[in-house]
Amino acid sequence: MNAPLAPAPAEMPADLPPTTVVVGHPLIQHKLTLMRRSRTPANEFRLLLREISMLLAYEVTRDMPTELIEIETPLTTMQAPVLAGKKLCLVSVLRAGGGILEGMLEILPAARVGHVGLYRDPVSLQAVEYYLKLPRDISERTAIVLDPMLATGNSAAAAVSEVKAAGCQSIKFVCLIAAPEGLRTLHEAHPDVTVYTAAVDSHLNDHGYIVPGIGDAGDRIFGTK
Ligand SMILES: O=P(O)(O)OC[C@H]1O[C@H](OP(=O)(O)OP(=O)(O)O)[C@H](O)[C@@H]1O
Ligand SMILES: O=c1cc[nH]c(=O)[nH]1
Ligand SMILES: [Mg+2]
Repeated sequence: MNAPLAPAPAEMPADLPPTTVVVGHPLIQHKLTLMRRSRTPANEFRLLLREISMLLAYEVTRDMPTELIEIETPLTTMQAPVLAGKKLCLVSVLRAGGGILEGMLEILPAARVGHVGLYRDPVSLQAVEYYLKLPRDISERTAIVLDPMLATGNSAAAAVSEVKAAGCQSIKFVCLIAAPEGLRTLHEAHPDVTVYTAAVDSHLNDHGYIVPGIGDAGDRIFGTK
């Protein structure tokens, strides 16, 4: 019998939407623990996020189709696999999505990139959009929407809605930490979107922050607090 990649944290809620993929790889879990520490400085935080993003890229692309082409090695010809099917578009939710985008682009250098600028109103916790730029051919691509934090889920749902409004029908969402509330909200709004996350934390506090979480992802990446 195969052992699980990493033990599930004891407090992981059992009733997660079926579209949730928790990437429990020990390397990711170790690096995430370093990121959570409040004394980890911005430069280390950014580097760890970049490294985890590369590992998440591996998981989110696991089902990408391949086809065989004929190539010549120095010894002979052979049928060898290459990526086939829809090309990718990475969609970064500003600001903090940029931290994941960097690592993903290392693994997926040919991907197109879109940006959705959103901030969360601190009182209503609703997402407020201030920027949108998506590739023209996004309807022909699989979009991977990137944001480290899925808290209430309002920002993720709004970003996915914009990608859908641009005609894209194949969408995945990648984050670092999700709250159960956010997973449920995103699933209700967009049941067709699979969420890849390194962790599902306990709950949201009264200000909509994920507990135990990592704090404000944008501020920790850019050192703005
Ligand atoms: O699930 P939600 O409740 O919508 O919260 C998550 C959002 O909050 C953070 O962004 P923030 O609004 O802090 O903007 P920033 O990236 O510019 O700091 C985070 O990067 C998400 O976009
Ligand atoms: O915990 C949280 C919630 C929303 N946004 C963040 O950056 N962190
Ligand atoms: Mg922020």
